[in-house]
Amino acid sequence: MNLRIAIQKSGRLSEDSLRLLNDCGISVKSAGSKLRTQAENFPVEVYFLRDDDIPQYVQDGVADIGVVGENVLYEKCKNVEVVKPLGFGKCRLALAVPRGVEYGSVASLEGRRIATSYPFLLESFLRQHRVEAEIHEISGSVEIAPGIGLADAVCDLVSSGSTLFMNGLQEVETILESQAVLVKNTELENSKEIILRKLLFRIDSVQAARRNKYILLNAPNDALDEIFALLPGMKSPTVLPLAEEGWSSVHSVLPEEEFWEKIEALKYAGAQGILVVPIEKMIQ
Ligand SMILES: Nc1ncnc2c1ncn2[C@@H]1O[C@H](COP(=O)(O)OP(=O)(O)OP(=O)(O)O)[C@@H](O)[C@H]1O
Ligand SMILES: O=P(O)(O)OC[C@H]1O[C@H](OP(=O)(O)OP(=O)(O)O)[C@H](O)[C@@H]1O
Ligand SMILES: [Mg+2]
Repeated sequence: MNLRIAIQKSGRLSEDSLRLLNDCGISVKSAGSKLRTQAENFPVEVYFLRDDDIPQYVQDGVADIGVVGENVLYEKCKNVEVVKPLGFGKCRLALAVPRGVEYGSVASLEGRRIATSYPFLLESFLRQHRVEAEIHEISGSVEIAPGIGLADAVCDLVSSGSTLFMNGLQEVETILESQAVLVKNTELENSKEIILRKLLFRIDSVQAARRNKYILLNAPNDALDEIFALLPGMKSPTVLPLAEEGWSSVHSVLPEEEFWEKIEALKYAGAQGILVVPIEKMIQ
């Protein structure tokens, strides 16, 4: 029995989806022209698909689980269960107008033409703001639309903002913040639930490892209390005596987001020779 997982064949989510599976110890090679592949060492079969089709396939049970952006998931309105945010493919669905156009509020879009690949999400947003506009659905290169006279505004995905900038547009409203999520069919059979639980356990340990760093440092013994307070670690720090009298080596785990702030405080407390090492897996 295999768990069938759908991931994007080639695009913004492909590399991170494959890396996640590989970091979970599931050996899968990238798609190539083979659109279905069996993992070598885990009961998973991977389907490589267009991202737009993934919600439908998971809803219908053609695939059991899938990796897809929230933007596509909520646009398609399919009945699937979101299991877990995956922390990659981060972007936002935003409205943009040509630079130089004065924009007061959503109301200024009344009666305007808006180009988008996300007609459902755009319409819901406009309805919520009681604005009526003409929605032009196009499937890609949306940012070109105002420049060629096809629309007055666009509603598309933004991450760095460079595509908007290069096309003379300015972002004016955020409609949805999005990232890749793991979704599942709502009626998975028991044997597949068991495989999914194993996969989720691995994903949790990979995500925890990515969020944390292993830190080693040397410190004079009279600074240890202050250093322990800064580095509580998973249970408590490991302390080993150095060959030099009055000094210890302290090992601990530090969340990535606290890293720079804590490093400064550790140095101030007397820590020296600080090493920071990536963690491969972390089980709490
Ligand atoms: N600039 C970006 N930065 C980060 N994530 C993005 C960005 N653009 C898109 N994404 C996320 O990646 C997903 C896939 O984007 P991509 O551009 O590869 O889609 P696509 O062209 O529709 O691909 P497909 O051929 O599979 O239909 C998007 O639905 C979104 O969730
Ligand atoms: O804000 P930015 O960092 O510039 O990213 C935004 C662009 O990225 C996505 O397109 P992508 O490059 O994936 O091409 P596609 O639309 O052809 O899939 C999206 O549709 C935007 O055009
Ligand atoms: Mg697509």
